[in-house]
Amino acid sequence: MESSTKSSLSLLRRFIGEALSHRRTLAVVLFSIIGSALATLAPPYLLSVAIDRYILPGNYGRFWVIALLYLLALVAGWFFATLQTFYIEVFGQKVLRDLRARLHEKVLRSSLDFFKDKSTGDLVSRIVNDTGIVNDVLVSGLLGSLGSLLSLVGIIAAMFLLDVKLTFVTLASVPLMVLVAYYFGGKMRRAYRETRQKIAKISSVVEESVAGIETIRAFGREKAVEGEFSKVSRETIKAYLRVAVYMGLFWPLMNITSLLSVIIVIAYGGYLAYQGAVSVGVVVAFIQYAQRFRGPINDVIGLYDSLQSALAALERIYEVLDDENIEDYEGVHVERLNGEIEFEDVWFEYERGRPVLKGINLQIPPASKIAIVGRTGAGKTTIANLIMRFYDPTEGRVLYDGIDGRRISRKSLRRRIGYVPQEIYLFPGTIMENILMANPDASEEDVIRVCKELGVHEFIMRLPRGYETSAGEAGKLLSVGERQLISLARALLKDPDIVILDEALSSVDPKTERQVQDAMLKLMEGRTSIIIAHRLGITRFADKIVVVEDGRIIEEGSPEELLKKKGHFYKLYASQMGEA
Ligand SMILES: Nc1ncnc2c1ncn2[C@@H]1O[C@H](COP(=O)(O)OP(=O)(O)OP(=O)(O)O)[C@@H](O)[C@H]1O
Repeated sequence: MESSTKSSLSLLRRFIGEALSHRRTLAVVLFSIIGSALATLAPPYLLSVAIDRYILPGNYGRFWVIALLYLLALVAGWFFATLQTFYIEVFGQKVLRDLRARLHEKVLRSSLDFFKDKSTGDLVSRIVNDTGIVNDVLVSGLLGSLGSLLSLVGIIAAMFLLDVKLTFVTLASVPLMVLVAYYFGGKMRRAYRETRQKIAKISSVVEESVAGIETIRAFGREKAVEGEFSKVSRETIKAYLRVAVYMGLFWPLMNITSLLSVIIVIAYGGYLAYQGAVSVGVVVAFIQYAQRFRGPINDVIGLYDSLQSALAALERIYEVLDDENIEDYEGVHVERLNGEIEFEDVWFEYERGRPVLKGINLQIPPASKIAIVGRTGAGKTTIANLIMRFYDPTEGRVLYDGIDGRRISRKSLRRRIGYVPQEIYLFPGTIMENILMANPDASEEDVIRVCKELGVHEFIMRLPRGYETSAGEAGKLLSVGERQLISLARALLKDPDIVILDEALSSVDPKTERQVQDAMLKLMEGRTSIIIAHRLGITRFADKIVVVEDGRIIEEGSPEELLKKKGHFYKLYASQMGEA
């Protein structure tokens, strides 16, 4: 417990340290907070002076000075409050922007290990929601409470200066106020937090309904999903009503306790005034000060209440920021590669103690075509991942033209490799932009040339707006095969030295299949090519086939050799042909 308090404190200290980089904005915030606290102190005091010196003695000669000062205090209060609200937001948004930018950059720069145990939703929530909570509580809340504390201290100090005895009596109701703010306010805030969770739940049900619409229809799950939705809806209503109940209880109770202190002041202060121990003006000032407690007390306790959730959010944020699985871009810059690749006793594990590749030795000469085959989960994609340097070997080396991959900068290496992954991702934007992104130096003419070369041009031209069709729209229009053709065009635009084709599992119609195959062969021409072959038909174009099983190479040779040998490859081939 103690150590967790300590680590919370150090998290908070670190956060504040980082936020202090916006010193100038913070200075404006502090200035406005102090001004605002002072401005709220003045009116009750001025009122007491007005009553004692001018109103009661019936001396209105210089009354206007007090009236003017009162007005000035009100205007100053308004000015500082506005300044405070605005600059707290400015400061908060700057802190928020920094945090989000750092988190986003971190995600882009992280090695793939980083993503293993984090879902998309989890990361999005950390970058969007957790930073929001931190801003609400640790920036707006903390600074707001600082202002409240200042006001409280100021009010108490002013009261002490006016009358010590009356101050103690007035403060008698403060514990009650704290109790109400803590107990009922706490219930209200918890209920409010619950409404937010319920709203998030509603949006996730809607999201899942849209994303899984086909599956829902196919399995006739409409009623069940509807049922779940109305259940969550009911829970949301309940949560909101609970908030309404607690709000309805809390604020009037707070007002009553506040009035209680006013009554005490009137009774006791009145008695003192009657005895001539204090002036009427001072009693009036106390009445006004007594009413100013409840807001600040509620603010400070509210902050204390939400601190725990904000610290938890902060912890989740720093967990991402401190993750050390970063891709470094150090190393030798390569302009071109001959395309020779060698695996030298490569072992690899995603999770410690569970090797996925177990001593791979593989020679891939420049411009040769290698097909990697094997059962699902054998480790084929992992081999491609290592060539791309998404990961580095746990043991052993991958050499490019005889240079250890670890010594080559990832960026320059990847620039020389055309990678066609199994899952093709099209970014928001047009088809043209999606292909162009492969090569920042290429022009639109290059894209068209490449597409013509691969035989993709005709089908793109058949889309509603040709190359300008948006990818989102195209996502719905394009078949798997067509998406693959776009991905092939993307790879060719890079004019790579090495090509990796993780050929998609899904079957496409024979005509598209032939088109895809032709495009693949075109892309592979004259380039070192690694084909992860899920369908074995393509292997006949390979110079060498490598059969992988359980992380080891169990057979390799030319297609003819392996078929003649009737070994592992032959069995795989026969079983696939049998299926077909
Ligand atoms: N990111 C990862 N984290 C942990 N284990 C992984 C990860 N990716 C793959 N694996 C595991 O490594 C093994 C090899 O996976 P790999 O994707 O290389 O197989 P594959 O031969 O390409 O299979 P498929 O034909 O299904 O694509 C599998 O057991 C898989 O569960």
